[in-house]
Amino acid sequence: MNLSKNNKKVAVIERHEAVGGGCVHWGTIPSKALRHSVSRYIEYKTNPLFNTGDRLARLTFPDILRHASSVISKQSNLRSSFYDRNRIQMFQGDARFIDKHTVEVTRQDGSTERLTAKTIVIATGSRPYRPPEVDFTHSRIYDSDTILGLTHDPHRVLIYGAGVIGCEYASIFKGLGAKVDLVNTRDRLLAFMDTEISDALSYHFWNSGIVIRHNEEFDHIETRDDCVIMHLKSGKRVKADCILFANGRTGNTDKLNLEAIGLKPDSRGQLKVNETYQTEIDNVYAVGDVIGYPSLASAAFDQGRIAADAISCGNCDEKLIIDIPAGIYTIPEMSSVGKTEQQLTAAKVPYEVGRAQFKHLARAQIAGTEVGTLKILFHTETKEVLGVHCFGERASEIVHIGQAIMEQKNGGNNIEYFVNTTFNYPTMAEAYRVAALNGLNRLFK
Ligand SMILES: Cc1cc2nc3c(=O)[nH]c(=O)nc-3n(C[C@H](O)[C@H](O)[C@H](O)COP(=O)(O)OP(=O)(O)OC[C@H]3O[C@@H](n4cnc5c(N)ncnc54)[C@H](O)[C@@H]3O)c2cc1C
Ligand SMILES: NC(=O)c1ccc[n+]([C@@H]2O[C@H](COP(=O)([O-])OP(=O)(O)OC[C@H]3O[C@@H](n4cnc5c(N)ncnc54)[C@H](O)[C@@H]3O)[C@@H](O)[C@H]2O)c1
Repeated sequence: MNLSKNNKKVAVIERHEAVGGGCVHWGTIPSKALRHSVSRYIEYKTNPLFNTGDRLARLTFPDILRHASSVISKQSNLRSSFYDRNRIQMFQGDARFIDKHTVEVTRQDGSTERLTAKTIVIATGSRPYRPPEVDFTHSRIYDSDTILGLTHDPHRVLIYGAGVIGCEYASIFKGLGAKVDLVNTRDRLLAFMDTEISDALSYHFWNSGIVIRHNEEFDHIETRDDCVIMHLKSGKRVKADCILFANGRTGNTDKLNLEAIGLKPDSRGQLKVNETYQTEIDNVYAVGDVIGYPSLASAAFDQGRIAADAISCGNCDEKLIIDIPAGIYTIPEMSSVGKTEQQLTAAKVPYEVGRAQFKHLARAQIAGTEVGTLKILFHTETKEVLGVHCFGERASEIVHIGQAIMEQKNGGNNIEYFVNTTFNYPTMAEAYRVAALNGLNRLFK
């Protein structure tokens, strides 16, 4: 879109008929739509206003998938209409390089067409990593793409991999009432988050009955007619109706014939780029999941825009922000931006903590979203906000208020802003005033 707005002639090649990529069809959008339905279902079941003691209709995974499908098609159609309006030509088929200016598109019927361009951007995304020894054609074994084709209502789900995808799906299945085993290959959940926040998630998972097994690795899988059993290297066996593998992703570079242009991806199929997303080949750029970290739709939008500026103008002053926020749509939700307490402690930065508990906020009491906390980390001398960490409903929205202040230059980033301003009342945003006062009160006079 940015290239087209800069008067460049643009063609997009997409393997699938509908545009939107993994983000719209198999990743961000479906998982968030599923999560939204489940959290409303939980609210409905627990709110005494609706739960009158009568038996409530049970919601199943196929039920909530139907709602997600309608959001997926709305998103995809919207994107198609943007392309049409901006005269961006779509070519449906599989793309592969012939040389550094030529790409061959193979259509579904096997026919081919060659397109040439001055500049080519690789935005082929990623796919779930599939351990080679696991049979993903088995009807009880899924990854995060194929789980969207689940037609039955499993009672017991085993999730292998407790990264972001594993934790989000653990919340979804638990919310629907399934028994969930979450097998983690690492020693704690989401170690990149502030420890207090990831501990809060562990506690809530434990409290809701999710069984987390840390430091485990699978040895092999045994399939039976009525179940599937994962044998772990520790000797444990875990039985389930189905297994969801969520242990990382691989960049979609293997089908691009990159040898033809002399580009070599790393062992995870990812490409190396510079600050403007140019690869080692000067007219070939790469953005999104195919370049690895942070592997987020949020960052991919900006990377695409920055690359397009660099292509149009020959350079680009705009850079991707360093503090990319994390929004993790577990139940409860979590979000953070900036440094964690662990990072500040390791770097010996003098900081203080300001906290607000959601249970003390009028808005949270009204909405029945009392589980949660907002934590602001700030420099004890300059009062600069260094990190914002939030746990609880709407955390991924709330964190952006703190982010806006953190981004201010020339002394504008100061925790006192939250004390010196007036917040709408009652709001969740008010948590910033409560947390700021709490933190400032801890400073020695
Ligand atoms: C379950 C899940 C939940 C997620 N949740 C979030 C979230 O909440 N927030 C967030 O920010 N991110 C989230 N992500 C990550 C996000 O979806 C990705 O970062 C984002 O989709 C990356 O965009 P992309 O354009 O690089 O790739 P994609 O969205 O994967 O798009 C790549 C496109 O390229 C096409 N393609 C590939 N190879 C070829 C070829 N050879 N020829 C033609 N076409 C080709 C594919 O068909 C696809 O349409 C989630 C991911 C998953 C899997
Ligand atoms: N709310 C969100 O922002 C959100 C939600 C879901 C997914 N995502 C994105 O999707 C990505 C994937 O999430 P995930 O939970 O599957 O994985 P993850 O990146 O958390 O990794 C899970 C485990 O798999 C391993 N692994 C990763 N890639 C591998 C590979 N190619 N080969 C072998 N092992 C590998 C990792 O080392 C880790 O132990 C995340 O990086 C995240 O950016 C974001």
